[in-house]
Amino acid sequence: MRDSEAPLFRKRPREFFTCLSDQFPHKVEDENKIDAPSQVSLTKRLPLSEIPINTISPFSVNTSWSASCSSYPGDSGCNQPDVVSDGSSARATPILIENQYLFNSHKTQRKESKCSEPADYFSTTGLLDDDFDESILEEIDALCKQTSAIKAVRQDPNLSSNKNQYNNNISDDINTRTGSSTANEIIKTEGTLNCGDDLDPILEGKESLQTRRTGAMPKEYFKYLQSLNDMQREAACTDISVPLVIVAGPGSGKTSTMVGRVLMLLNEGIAPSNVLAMTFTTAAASEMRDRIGAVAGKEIAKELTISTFHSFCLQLCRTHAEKLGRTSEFLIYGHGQQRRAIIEAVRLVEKERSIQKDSAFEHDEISKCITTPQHFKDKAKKWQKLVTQAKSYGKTPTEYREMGDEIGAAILRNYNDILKSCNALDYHDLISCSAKLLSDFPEVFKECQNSWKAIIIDEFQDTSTMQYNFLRILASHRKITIVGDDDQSIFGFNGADISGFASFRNDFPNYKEIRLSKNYRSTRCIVEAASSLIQNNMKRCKLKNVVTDNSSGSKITVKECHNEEAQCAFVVDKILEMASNGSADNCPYSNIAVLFRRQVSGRAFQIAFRERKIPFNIHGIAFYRKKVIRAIIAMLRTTLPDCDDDPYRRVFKALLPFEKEEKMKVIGHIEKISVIRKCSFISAACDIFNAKVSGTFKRSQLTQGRKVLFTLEMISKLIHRLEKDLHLGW
Ligand SMILES: Nc1ncnc2c1ncn2[C@@H]1O[C@H](COP(=O)(O)OP(=O)(O)OP(=O)(O)O)[C@@H](O)[C@H]1O
Repeated sequence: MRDSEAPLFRKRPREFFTCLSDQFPHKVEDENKIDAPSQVSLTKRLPLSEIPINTISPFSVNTSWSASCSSYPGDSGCNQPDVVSDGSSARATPILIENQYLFNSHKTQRKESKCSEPADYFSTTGLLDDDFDESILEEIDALCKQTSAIKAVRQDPNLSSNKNQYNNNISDDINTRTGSSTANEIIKTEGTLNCGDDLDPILEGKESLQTRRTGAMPKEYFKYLQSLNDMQREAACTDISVPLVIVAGPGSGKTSTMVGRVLMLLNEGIAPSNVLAMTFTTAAASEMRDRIGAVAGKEIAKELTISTFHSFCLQLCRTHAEKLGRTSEFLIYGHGQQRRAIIEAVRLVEKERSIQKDSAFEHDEISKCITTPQHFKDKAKKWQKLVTQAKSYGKTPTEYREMGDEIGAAILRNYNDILKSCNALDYHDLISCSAKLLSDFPEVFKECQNSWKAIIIDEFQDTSTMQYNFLRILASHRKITIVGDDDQSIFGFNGADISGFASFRNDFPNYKEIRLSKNYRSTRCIVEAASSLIQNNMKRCKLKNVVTDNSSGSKITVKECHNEEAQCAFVVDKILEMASNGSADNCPYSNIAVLFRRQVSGRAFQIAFRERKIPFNIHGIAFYRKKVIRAIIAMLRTTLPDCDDDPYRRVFKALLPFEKEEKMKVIGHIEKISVIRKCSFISAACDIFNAKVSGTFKRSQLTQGRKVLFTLEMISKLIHRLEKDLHLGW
């Protein structure tokens, strides 16, 4: 993959709103026709971090803004700061309140070329850098020599007792060590004797396997592996050629084990740029990189590819976009754009059906309906689920037709065609198209096999069927480690399928399974309560007991409250009691976390904390869901190159000072004009409010519409000025 010259664009050409293309061109192209990419760039491939996501803003004066500004959160799924400090916080170590898992599996990460720490993003070195330092080649040579030595040792007939090491796939805590744990035993038994510089080179004249395998191991790696418990170490040290399943209970040192596994892989001679680790969140990716960096050094950690599924697949799709009938600058459709594409798909199906009807009366009735946007919106709601499900399971229109669902098949086909004609993919497409690239294009498959010599998958329980299909092909060399826990599956709503474990066991029959069941994180009370609760889940893959050596800790209190206010008051009182100087707990605010299920509850806590002067941070994405924040973000998004209709629509919705009904009427009219004129939302708005289109707007509506346009223009100019200043170094 490193050698391929697939083009990636950093920026699209500057355009003005008058030449913006249609959001949904009405001409739907032939399903089977693969479009030739509109342009082929000879520019050097750029890291994912520098690749823009969507289309140009009419107000955008300078397209380089997106590459130089900080990423912003929002519908396009950009990086979000983990913690948002509340302005009222008086202390530096506030309480955290959280209602969301920090994840970004559905959102493509926008990464900054200048502002981010390298650890923040998908290291694309392995994929993209064509030239590298000669010294790395020397390092690789050294590592290769080491690997050959290891191989020679493995072929040593004296070690034949280890031959049947993988016959018994599952080893649990009381299992005897298999041959693969040789390194494990060495590390465990030799203690501080054999590590790096301290290694005795003579060892009574016997150059044992142990010495040869660990002799070259850097001291830090050795120390790290020693710090793991037996099962963790066994997992880390299992031979790379064995597909490995690590079933890791909560707080059982899963991340620590994965870090150990990567260190062992590096020690076995696999170059960091050939290691691929997939995590579910960018936070998890950066934690893993940091932890590896702390032992192996930041430079090595930077070279590893640690990425979310979507980031990785986005990169693969962009690199080979032309094979998918897209250009490398294809758009990624988020929820809103997906919904609008479905509405359009429904409209097209209805149109086709209405043409087929011959009754004049019926035709009139249908025509009337067809002209009502609300009609399609309502209809589209029904079909949205079908499309999302079809996409998450990788189902095709043909499959729906075969199941007898003609309309579903037609809508799905139209939806796919619309995305294709708009040069777009949705988030599910990123995965399915990546799988297609691997299965249909042998050269891509080969590139990937050469690039990713060892694959580690975190949170495997949350992989969807599509993701698993992709992995299965990607890991055809069988050098794969999956880590997960079916008890912790939380992405069922998004197609996560815990049967992936069963599929893995089936598809990789010589797998080895190791269970990590010792919890280091929680008190015994919590571990036991959680275990007894989860035992009620009849769908668990295999029963397992989580144990801990930790102390019992305080008992869990279950408090039933009549309503949310009472609940909030109870929690606030409890926090004040725990944090007070005289209390037995004397617990600092920063050690207290409040988890809540619904955003509204979060709001109640925020108000109560402010009133009672309890410092707090909001952890999670709820902050970015606030209307006002979304409006501000939308405004900023309009200044980005290639901004699509969504942010403009949101800005009008936020800024027009009318009642909801009037506001929707104005926005609806702009949308209608944009459809009729086949132009973007903002072009239509400009035409309407600059009185180029005669319409039914009242004077006040025209005035307010103009004000919104003026605001957008001001923001665009401000950003442009700021950017210019930055370029000039002021
Ligand atoms: N062998 C060990 N000995 C002592 N402490 C350990 C060991 N392994 C892990 N820990 C500690 O347990 C805690 C949890 O470890 P880690 O973050 O690796 O677990 P995890 O399984 O990834 O957690 P989770 O998935 O629940 O977030 C950490 O504080 C870590 O230092």
